[in-house]
Amino acid sequence: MEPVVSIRHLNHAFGKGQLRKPVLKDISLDLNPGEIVILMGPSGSGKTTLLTLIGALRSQQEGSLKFLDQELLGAPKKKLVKLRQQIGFIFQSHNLLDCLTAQENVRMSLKLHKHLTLEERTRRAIAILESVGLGEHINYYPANLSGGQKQRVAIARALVSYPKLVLADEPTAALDSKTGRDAVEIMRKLAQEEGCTVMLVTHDNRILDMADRILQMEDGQLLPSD
Ligand SMILES: Nc1ncnc2c1ncn2[C@@H]1O[C@H](COP(=O)(O)OP(=O)(O)OP(=O)(O)O)[C@@H](O)[C@H]1O
Repeated sequence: MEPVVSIRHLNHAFGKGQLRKPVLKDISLDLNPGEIVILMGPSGSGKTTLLTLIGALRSQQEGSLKFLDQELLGAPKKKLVKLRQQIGFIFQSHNLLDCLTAQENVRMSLKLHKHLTLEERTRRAIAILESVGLGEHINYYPANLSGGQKQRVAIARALVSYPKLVLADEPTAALDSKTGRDAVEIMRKLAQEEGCTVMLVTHDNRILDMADRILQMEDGQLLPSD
């Protein structure tokens, strides 16, 4: 099977001239369909930078990065926007809109899918909120949900459009142990059902056993995995 993400000799640096600081050094990596990959490593080792490059959220400088067999390096903005729409993002702070209910927050991420009617978008938003255990809370505003519930809304929002790839940066950092594991379990279940690949950056040792593969990053390099 073709990898969902294929990276070869990726380098990235911040700053210019004497202040130039290499942050990613010669990264090569494949992410396969349906796998859950955890990326770990010390603070400042480059994990978030790698995640944002894979998500086409920052421009790539050197090396090859393919998403669904399409090269991101030098790709026009329009193409990057299109590719980005096929990726679900989950961040530490859930980034829900406070003025929208759970259902509206989830439904909003389907707005780009112009072929879906409002009824269809609503039906899918409700179905996925039910599958993350929030069927009773679809009309709640974020202010009236717990941290774990908000993160589950964020997971539902990332997965409702059936993305091929979900990128999550510290999704359990603000959650207690059980709620954090529950959130990852939901991600894993939905990912398996939809055959989507999940890459998760975390410092959270409590969820390591839930990954198919663990990658270690140190000083901008991926350590060889055993
Ligand atoms: N926009 C930026 N401009 C300059 N330097 C940056 C920028 N973003 C990140 N860096 C630097 O790049 C390095 C890697 O940062 P990155 O956020 O990728 O690390 P990380 O492994 O995700 O860290 P953490 O676990 O603390 O989130 C750090 O030294 C950071 O200071």
